[in-house]
Amino acid sequence: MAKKEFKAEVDKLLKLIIHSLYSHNEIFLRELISNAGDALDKMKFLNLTDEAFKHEQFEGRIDIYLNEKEKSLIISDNGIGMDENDLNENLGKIAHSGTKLFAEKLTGDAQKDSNLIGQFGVGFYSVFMVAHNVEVISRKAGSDKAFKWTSDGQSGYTVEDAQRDAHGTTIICHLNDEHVEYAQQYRVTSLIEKYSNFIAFPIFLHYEEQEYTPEGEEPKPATMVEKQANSAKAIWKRSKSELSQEEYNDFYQTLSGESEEPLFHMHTQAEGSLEYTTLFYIPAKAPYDLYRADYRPGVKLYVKRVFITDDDKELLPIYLRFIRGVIDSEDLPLNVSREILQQNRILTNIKGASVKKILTEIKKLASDNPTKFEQFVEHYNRPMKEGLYSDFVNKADLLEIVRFKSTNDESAWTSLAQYKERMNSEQKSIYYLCGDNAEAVRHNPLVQAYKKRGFEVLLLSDEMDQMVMPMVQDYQGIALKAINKADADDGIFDDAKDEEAIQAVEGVAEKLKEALGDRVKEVRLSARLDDAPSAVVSSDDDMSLQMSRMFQMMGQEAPEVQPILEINPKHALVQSVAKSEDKELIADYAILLLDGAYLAEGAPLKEPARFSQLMFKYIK
Ligand SMILES: Nc1ncnc2c1ncn2[C@@H]1O[C@H](COP(=O)(O)OP(=O)(O)OP(=O)(O)O)[C@@H](O)[C@H]1O
Repeated sequence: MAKKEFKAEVDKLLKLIIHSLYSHNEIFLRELISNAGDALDKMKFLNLTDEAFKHEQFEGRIDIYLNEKEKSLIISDNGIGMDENDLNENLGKIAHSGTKLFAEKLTGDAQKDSNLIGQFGVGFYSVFMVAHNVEVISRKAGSDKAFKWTSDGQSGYTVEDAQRDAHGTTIICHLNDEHVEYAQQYRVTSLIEKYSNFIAFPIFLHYEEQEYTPEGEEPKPATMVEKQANSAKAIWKRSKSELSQEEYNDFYQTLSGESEEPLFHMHTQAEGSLEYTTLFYIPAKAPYDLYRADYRPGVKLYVKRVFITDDDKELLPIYLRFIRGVIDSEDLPLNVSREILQQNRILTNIKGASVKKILTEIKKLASDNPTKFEQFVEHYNRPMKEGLYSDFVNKADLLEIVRFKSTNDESAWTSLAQYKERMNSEQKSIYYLCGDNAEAVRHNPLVQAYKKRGFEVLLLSDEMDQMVMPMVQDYQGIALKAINKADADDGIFDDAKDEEAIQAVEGVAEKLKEALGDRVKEVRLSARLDDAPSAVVSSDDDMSLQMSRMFQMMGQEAPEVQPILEINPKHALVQSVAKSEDKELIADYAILLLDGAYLAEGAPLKEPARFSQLMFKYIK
């Protein structure tokens, strides 16, 4: 029998798992039971939907046999099983992601890191933390052949023919001397309670029990006992009133593999025209893969308690991809094909109602529990903004949930409702400015000018804001305006118009436009620049300057936006240009005014050397 090498990465991964999670090695049992549960889910599905398997009276179960003397733990399921090819594919190489990413995510805290192995689909290998040899005997449903996979977790593995009476998988773990505790009944029972209580199939423990014999009497022979160790009930089907917070949290941990408690849960049992149950959780922290294209979806779909899929990214809208939980429908057909799920009207309705429910509950959290809501904002404000971009149906709710930094209190978050409360009576619009970084936005001359006049400005420095904010347009009928767009003046600065100063610089705009040529669309006098000599803004129908830069940075085609240069007639630099007929001086000052305005925004300059040369020339 030829011995096969593990695929290169498995070898490294095994070492990593064994070393990094060693102090938390008990999780191996959670992983093995969860795999058995998955295999039973698949079998149950076949049994209910596939003609070839319908004849079987299927009762899914997991059996765990403990033998302290032999130092062994055997876990057996009557699930879908594996054939020779499956054994090679599934246990010979890594299922989903690579070792490198896994290694990068390790924090050094075994408890926390143990969450990772489930997320990375490498759970099976954790068995080698406690066993020096593992045999997997499996027979795939529909086949009459069984195979045995054997490995010491170090030097590769073998696969050979074997015997098994029916479909399913048996995993024999030969425990290391220091891990005999995993062959002890009380230890294994408490682990099942901790990690696997909500597996929807019964788990039976088999162990030897020695009856107590009073002193002096002949000890009775030990007997084998079989005992169910879990509740095996779909928790979401139980009534809300009979469930404790602890049970909800425990189920979350089983479902997500997280050891931390969730931020909160939402349990809905809908009856009437559409019958379904949903149990959703918001994790306390954003999942590590929230911003990865290959993120793992967190919601499982069941039909009448039969597991259908956990790999459908569209059970909820993509922006809610951090939600963990279960959707169980009474109305969907069991054999609903995974491909047509998306077009299914029943599922579309459940999805629509679920989104509404989730957003309503998040809004409620804001008023009922500000501390938790703040935690929510820290982790999920960004996905909520994605929602503003993609989910128009729920725009009103999302606008109540997203939070912003603002000039009112730069260290706190504000809602649009709070902003609206603070608006003064003459204020016509809600003002905001997007920029490349928080510092630059805060110090932008336009922001300073609005702030000085008592108008609050939302300060937005997330790349995404540039895309999202123009889509918002209004909040409860009040327009949202970017202050670096030409129309955001709103007449606020009319009283600052100094006719005398304007007359004194007559012709200056034309002179500067001539000097700058195509670099600007227009040069115009502005009353909204207090101390700054100039600012760049874009016209209302143009893409914002930052957005155009962002597209260029992402290597995408974006029209070169010509800015409007606003200049301050009361500023000495502008007045000097007005007075001068010296072409060279006008050309130099024009560049200083334009590039200086870009710099104040935190934007990169096209010719930084030229700017710095001019700056030193005039300082001198
Ligand atoms: N008891 C079992 N019955 C049938 N197949 C199994 C069993 N245990 C493991 N497998 C197969 O081996 C694969 C690898 O298991 P492993 O625990 O390493 O990762 P995973 O289950 O895919 O991911 P995760 O641990 O996150 O659920 C599984 O996906 C499954 O196909």
